[in-house]
Amino acid sequence: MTAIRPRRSVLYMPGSNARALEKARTLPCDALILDLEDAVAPDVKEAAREAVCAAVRAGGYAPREVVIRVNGLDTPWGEADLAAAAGAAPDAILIPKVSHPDTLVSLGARLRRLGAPERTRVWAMIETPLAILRAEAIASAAHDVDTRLSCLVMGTNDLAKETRARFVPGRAPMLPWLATAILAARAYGLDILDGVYNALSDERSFRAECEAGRDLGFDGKTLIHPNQVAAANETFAPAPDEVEHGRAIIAAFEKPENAAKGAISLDGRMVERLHAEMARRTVALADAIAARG
Ligand SMILES: CC(C)(COP(=O)(O)OP(=O)(O)OC[C@H]1O[C@@H](n2cnc3c(N)ncnc32)[C@H](O)[C@@H]1OP(=O)(O)O)[C@@H](O)C(=O)NCCC(=O)NCCSC(=O)C[C@H](O)C(=O)O
Ligand SMILES: [Mg+2]
Repeated sequence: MTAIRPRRSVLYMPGSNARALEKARTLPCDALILDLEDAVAPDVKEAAREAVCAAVRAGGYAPREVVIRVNGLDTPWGEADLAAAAGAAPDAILIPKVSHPDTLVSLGARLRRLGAPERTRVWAMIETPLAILRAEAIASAAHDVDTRLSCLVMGTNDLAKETRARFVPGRAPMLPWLATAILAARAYGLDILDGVYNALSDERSFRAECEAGRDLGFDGKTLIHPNQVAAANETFAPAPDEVEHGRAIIAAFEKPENAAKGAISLDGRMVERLHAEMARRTVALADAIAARG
């Protein structure tokens, strides 16, 4: 199994907000998205680019992953953002409004030419109607190693804008799109993150949306405020009883008497080797979270 990176809580912050860039070094989130796109007004795009790249170069964010969201590559700022972000060498560069796999083709080679180290990955926002309709084709870009694609990120605000779907409790209008994107991500071995929840002070409904996202299969949730980090960390971490049960499944299949068995009975339930595989992932994720301290 490849090493698991917890991505329970992935916090956006405007690249133009110096206080947020500083505060991020102390927040208990798994990853940060330093935004140059929609959270930054046109007049301050260049200043935000400089501030974000300087902050990434200065460091101090580990163990959090650091991601720079550039402006769309077809906007007046996109190419300069990409060049500057590549030079700053974040963990990933997030491309907004990807509607076609062609946007990602050869991105790896371009990043290499721009000086980005191999470890700098590409994340893609799924936030347009065309992205949902082409989710499988976009995710399949991960098969072309030169795209460096490793994670999809739902952009539910843009999806609401483009489709006129409403945000309602339970998100019924969006569920088919969320599920489609999750299937596409999993089919090509990608991580996938749920969209943001805009009502900053509604902790109860935020937690309910985290739980629903986790149950759908998301790896974590994108966030807009530090007060959302704790609930996301809790919800997307395996529960202690899940980890304990996972360890019991692994141990049961390691017993000599079960060596030749594909299915066994454990605590009154049928357990197959696929459950042992799932359990190994759960335990590895719990261990990776514990290692963060
Ligand atoms: C929403 C906010 C504008 C609210 O800001 P503010 O009123 O300043 O909040 P607080 O006074 O409660 O802040 C308390 C302290 O926390 C710091 N803070 C606030 N937000 C962040 C943050 N995101 N990251 C880091 N630190 C943050 C404040 O500086 C205060 O610190 P201190 O001075 O020490 O007390 C604001 O939260 C905000 O800007 N949020 C992020 C907005 C954003 O990035 N939006 C773009 C992404 S959402 C999106 O569009 C996804 C996708 O594309 C889609 O289409 O769906
Ligand atoms: Mg968006």
